[in-house]
Amino acid sequence: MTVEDEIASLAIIDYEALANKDGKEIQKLVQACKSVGMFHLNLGNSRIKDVYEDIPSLIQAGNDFFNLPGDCEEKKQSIHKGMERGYHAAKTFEYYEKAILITQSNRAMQIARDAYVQGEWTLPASLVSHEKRITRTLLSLHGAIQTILTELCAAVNVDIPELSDDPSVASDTALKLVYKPPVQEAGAVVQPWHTDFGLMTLMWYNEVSAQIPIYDTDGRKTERWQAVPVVEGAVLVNIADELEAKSSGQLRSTLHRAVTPPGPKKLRNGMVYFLRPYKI
Ligand SMILES: O=C(O)CCC(=O)C(=O)O
Ligand SMILES: [Fe+2]
Repeated sequence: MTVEDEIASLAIIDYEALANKDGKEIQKLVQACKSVGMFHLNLGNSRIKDVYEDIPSLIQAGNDFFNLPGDCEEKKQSIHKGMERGYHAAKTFEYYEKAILITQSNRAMQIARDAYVQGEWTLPASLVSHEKRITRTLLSLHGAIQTILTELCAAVNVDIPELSDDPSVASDTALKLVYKPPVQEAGAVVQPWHTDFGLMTLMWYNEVSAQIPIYDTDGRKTERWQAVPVVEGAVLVNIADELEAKSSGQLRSTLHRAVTPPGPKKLRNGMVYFLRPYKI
């Protein structure tokens, strides 16, 4: 597995400027969404900058949960059969260490936004003391994604009645905590290339953890990949399939894949907020 050396050059959109309806910033956003469909959203000094303090604590609490034994009650109770929401441990590969068979997996925990904000989602014990943080993070990320979408859709004349994503109407909107044990070399693909369903996705990574294709000068995708850099104080945002469709292809649903971070083998963590007003 080779580590891709190229680094994507993505636009950095300032959230506060966008919230203040700054025309230049809106144009920058439109340009980013029409071309690659992915950009950084700078939250530093914005009205929701606290998420940058909350997220690492939530990641830590998530890791405490993920590190519990696979068959413990807390994990068992967090499995929601037949749904992407809840706890998942996908078996990815097995290897022997000192003659003992070790099974490694991607682990993820998705909190269903609708049920959570309506007080109908039971958090695992490891996360209960973080309830306020989770609520704050959910609301902040939701507010950010709404602001982006409102400005973007107005600028490209796309009307989406379900944009507000009313939590009392069934949706697939969710907050996901991502955990991957430190067993694969840097740059290993842990989720193959795909586009996201829904309207838009917002991601937080502390290290390079995603790649997008390199595009040629005509904007066509090549077979080569480039790393999506981490920008301090910013989250990563990408357009998803429903928004591409609703915009008649004006906005690009970004092809991307998830990879292990650079350097020596290490834990892979992330947080993802999926805005998915349409239940599938
Ligand atoms: O970071 C990850 O593990 C996957 C993020 C992603 O692209 C997705 O869940 O759609
Ligand atoms: Fe994705």
